[in-house]
Amino acid sequence: MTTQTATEVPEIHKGLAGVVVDTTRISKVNPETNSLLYRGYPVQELAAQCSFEEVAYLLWHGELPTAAELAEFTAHERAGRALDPVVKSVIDSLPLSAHPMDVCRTAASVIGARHPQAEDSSPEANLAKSKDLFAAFPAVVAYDQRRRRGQELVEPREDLGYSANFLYMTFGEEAAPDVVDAFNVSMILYAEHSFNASTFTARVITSTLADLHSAVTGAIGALKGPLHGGANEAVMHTFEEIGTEGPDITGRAKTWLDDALASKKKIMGFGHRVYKKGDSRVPTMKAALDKMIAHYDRPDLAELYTALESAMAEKKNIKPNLDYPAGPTYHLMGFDTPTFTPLFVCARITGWTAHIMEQLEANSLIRPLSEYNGPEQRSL
Ligand SMILES: CC(=O)SCCNC(=O)CCNC(=O)[C@H](O)C(C)(C)COP(=O)(O)OP(=O)(O)OC[C@H]1O[C@@H](n2cnc3c(N)ncnc32)[C@H](O)[C@@H]1OP(=O)(O)O
Ligand SMILES: O=C([O-])CC(=O)C(=O)O
Repeated sequence: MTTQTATEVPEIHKGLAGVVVDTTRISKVNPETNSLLYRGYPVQELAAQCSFEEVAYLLWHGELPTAAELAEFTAHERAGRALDPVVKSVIDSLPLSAHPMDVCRTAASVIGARHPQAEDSSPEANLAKSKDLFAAFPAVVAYDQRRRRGQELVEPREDLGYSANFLYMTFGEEAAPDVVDAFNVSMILYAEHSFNASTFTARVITSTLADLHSAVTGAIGALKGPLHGGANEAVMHTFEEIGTEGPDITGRAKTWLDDALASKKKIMGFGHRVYKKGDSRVPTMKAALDKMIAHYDRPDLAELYTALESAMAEKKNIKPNLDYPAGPTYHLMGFDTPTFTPLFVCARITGWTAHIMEQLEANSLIRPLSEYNGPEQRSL
């Protein structure tokens, strides 16, 4: 250990950029090869071949489930889907002006306080809490969108898989199979991404030995911001500002971008702290978006997507991140724009809780140092 003299200023790692703070076995983000592995499996392969339920199981257990394990897990998930009446009444008490992410944050906290093992942080209790949250959260998000539209709660259907049931509870009718597939792909791609800001938040909270729901509640707060999960919602606002009606979508996208860059705005859905040559998940999500564009016959949206992406490449050489194709995909499916980040919550509950359990396996309080640069000691 080196000792620091009074005049030496330590190297500051603003935003912890480039700092490796711990190890993880859950996922590997490799910007060099532009790849993402969940427990060793390429995310593209998981998205093509697995259900979100299987991927959730993989993230928690480290291995994909056998048929019997999957049957047991999905039976548990299907049995835990109904909205707890107490959670429903808390949601109903919140104003419609509250952002849906505030509703998620509140719901996670209430669900935690009501969990029968609330104060038990054993590995078994935390796994049970993770699976319960995974099962319960779609009803929170689906019901919140419905109540904003003046619609009644739709009870879950036990004969449908996670994604099909999520869409059913939101829209009150069964979604077409290709819409269910695209939604499933989005959940898998959003599930996990190493030490991103919300996961790190969950690990910081866990490191104090606070309970799992406290960590998830904090993570939801971190995800809300537009520099992180809130960007999928912000992308849609950009699309709405540019608009897809009328001629010369490409020209309007360029003009919009020039104005936004001239006023030093960050363009939502572009750039990434780790990937500098493009986000490994974008091609898979873009393929899902293309299927939705074909399904809903919206070539205008495809034109706008490409126009802004090309203009951004030309002006800044910055590539889209996952939020860029995910936003318009959710829009086409019929979700209201403020519901997009709550969908990310439902997916990321898996990654957050896997990290919470990993943190506890070899815990050390997370408490970095700061370099004081305020006034020198003085007297009153
Ligand atoms: C699922 C996710 O959470 S993915 C991230 C979602 N967030 C967004 O889409 C928000 C928009 N993007 C951004 O704000 C940033 O790219 C971040 C926050 C994601 C990453 O930021 P950082 O790693 O800190 O990138 P950094 O700030 O070093 O960027 C380097 C340069 O590119 C510019 N830049 C990066 N992203 C953008 C952007 N989206 N729009 C405009 N300029 C950008 C920066 O202004 C900076 O320029 P400068 O060197 O002239 O100052
Ligand atoms: O890794 C990050 O910083 C943000 C991100 O893409 C994610 O959380 O999915």
